Amino acid sequence: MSHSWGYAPTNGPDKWGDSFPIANGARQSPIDIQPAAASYDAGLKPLCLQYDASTCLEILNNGHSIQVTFLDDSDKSTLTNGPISGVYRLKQFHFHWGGADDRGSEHTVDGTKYASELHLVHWNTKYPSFGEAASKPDGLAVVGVFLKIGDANPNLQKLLDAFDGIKTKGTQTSFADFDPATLLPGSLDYWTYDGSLTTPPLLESVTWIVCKEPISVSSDQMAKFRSLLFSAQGEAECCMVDNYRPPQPLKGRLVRASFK
Ligand SMILES: N/C(=N\S(N)(=O)=O)N1CCCC1
Ligand SMILES: [Zn+2]
Repeated sequence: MSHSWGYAPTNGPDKWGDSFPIANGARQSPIDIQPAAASYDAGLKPLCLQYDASTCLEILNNGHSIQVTFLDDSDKSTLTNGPISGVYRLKQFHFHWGGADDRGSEHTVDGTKYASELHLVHWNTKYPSFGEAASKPDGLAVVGVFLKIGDANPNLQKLLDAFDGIKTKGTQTSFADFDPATLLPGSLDYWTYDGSLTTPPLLESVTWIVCKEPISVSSDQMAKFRSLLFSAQGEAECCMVDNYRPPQPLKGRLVRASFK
């Protein structure tokens, strides 16, 4: 793929394997989660997500999604326990969403698509950096949270209000004092499996932790996500929608559940 990857017919998920052959690898993400086929594991610990709002740095439009980036030079914002061992630091969170309310999540549950999916990306501090960790089979842990159409979510509003300043690819603004824990559901019951980044370079380094309980988002709030652009200033406008990879083959992997 000579041009950069994206989500259009010419450079989207069906084309990624041309430049990133791991796209057809043994542990690709996302997947369709089938709760009846998941195995309850009593040994799985509860998730421990401890975030410090003061580590929040900026919000940016990277041309694929909107991303909130965190200072990760200390253990102030971490993921511990759950299916992982050791300490994983929060690097960033971002979203995937659809062009309409009937689609947008990357993981699905018995084929059900949600309107959006939040990804909180953490890296294993046994490695010296995010970049190093991203190339290791136990390097990353991503917590996925589904966004289900319903009541407006007040905890999303500060994010949405920042979108006017990052409409186009490559724009960013400072974004301080945001606690990502406000975006977590009430229950932290989860499914977990070994997978990959869901965008190029599709590295098979992610322990996926997908929360069973969604958070709410209103249709109007989703419309705000869809007002963002894939395109840069001065380019033909291309709405940032359908920035999700569809489910990939399970290839014999076990999905474990932290709950009965
Ligand atoms: N694809 C990704 N995260 S995701 N969608 O798998 O959570 N990333 C690419 C670079 C940093 C995170
Ligand atoms: Zn993602």
